[in-house]
Amino acid sequence: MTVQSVTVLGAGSWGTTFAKVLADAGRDVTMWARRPEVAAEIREEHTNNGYLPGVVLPGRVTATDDAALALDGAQAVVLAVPSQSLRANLTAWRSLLPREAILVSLAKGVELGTLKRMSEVIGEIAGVRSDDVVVVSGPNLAKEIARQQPAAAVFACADHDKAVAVQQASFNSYFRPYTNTDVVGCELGGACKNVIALSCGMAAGLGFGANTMATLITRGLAETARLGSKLGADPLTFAGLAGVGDLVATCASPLSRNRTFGELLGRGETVAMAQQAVGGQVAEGVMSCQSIRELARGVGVDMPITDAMFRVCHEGMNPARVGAELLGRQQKHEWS
Ligand SMILES: NC(=O)C1=CN([C@@H]2O[C@H](COP(=O)(O)OP(=O)(O)OC[C@H]3O[C@@H](n4cnc5c(N)ncnc54)[C@H](O)[C@@H]3O)[C@@H](O)[C@H]2O)C=CC1
Ligand SMILES: O=C(CO)COP(=O)(O)O
Repeated sequence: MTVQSVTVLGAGSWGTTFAKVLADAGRDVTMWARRPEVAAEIREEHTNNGYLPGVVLPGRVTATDDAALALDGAQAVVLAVPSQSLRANLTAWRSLLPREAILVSLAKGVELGTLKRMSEVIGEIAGVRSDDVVVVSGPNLAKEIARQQPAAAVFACADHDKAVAVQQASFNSYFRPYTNTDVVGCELGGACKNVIALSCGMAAGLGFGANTMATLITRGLAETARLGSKLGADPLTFAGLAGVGDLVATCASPLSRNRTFGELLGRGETVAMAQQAVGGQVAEGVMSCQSIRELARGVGVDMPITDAMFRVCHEGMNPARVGAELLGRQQKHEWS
């Protein structure tokens, strides 16, 4: 299975960066951008300055705002829109998807209401098996990769040949993809770390240091792994790139929108102010703290940090008070 012609649906930070990764691996890439002026800028100037200022895109990347044109002849289709808009977007694109195309998911979130992972949403709308979708996850801050800083990722799919086909299509001198078959674990790792990054940002905004960060990262990983294990993930996945790898990168980096969002809340800004400050870009954790909390409650898994982020983001609770409550919970064994 060789993939030469790829369509990327979504021209934000990660969609544009992933298009560059593919083109730098020798693939022909057509992007779909929601706004015609963004498509024209990519096509004519080879830039997308609204998302990736100063980055020049390879000549192999072109763009259109016409989804039918973008999808014509695609051997792989990369879905690069935010989690909560994936269902609506994919519903509009469903009839245009080439029959044999491999579907690839970049989004890191859990859908509100249905509590589905992104591959489950894609499976339902596109009429394919959800674990046949290739899920991309890992420590992949778009702005670093767009500058060709070395990074690795996980490409998870039950169909190993499909994962390998996309792996080969995106392997280049600065981007090293690994395959995995644990779709559930890779998706949950990616969705949960956004919520934990919010909490780390919030702690930084409150003036706390490395011990607090390390505690949130480690206990965040513990609650993620608890949920994953309950839902059938391989616990080893959380020790890998899609688990601790992504968690550390996102919780530590000022480039993370989720961490930045949390830091603003920690400094006393409102959710609306923080939303404006991340420039309209998606901080998935703000919505995913709600869906992940419901998912966990449904299967009887305790996720105290996620619960705390829900109370701050959706119930207007004061970050300092939530922090104090987290610390003051009933004492317990580390692994209970
Ligand atoms: N930016 C990053 O470093 C990384 C992002 N991701 C994930 O990739 C997914 C996409 O993220 P980004 O490209 O960074 O997001 P972004 O906010 O930078 O761009 C989103 C893109 O989707 C388009 N879009 C289409 N329909 C939309 C709608 N209804 N609402 C909002 N936007 C809509 C926007 O026009 C925009 O081009 C997210 O799930 C994110 O968690 C994963 C790894 C790295
Ligand atoms: O998923 C990411 C890094 O792997 C990007 O994180 P943010 O959405 O917080 O910027």
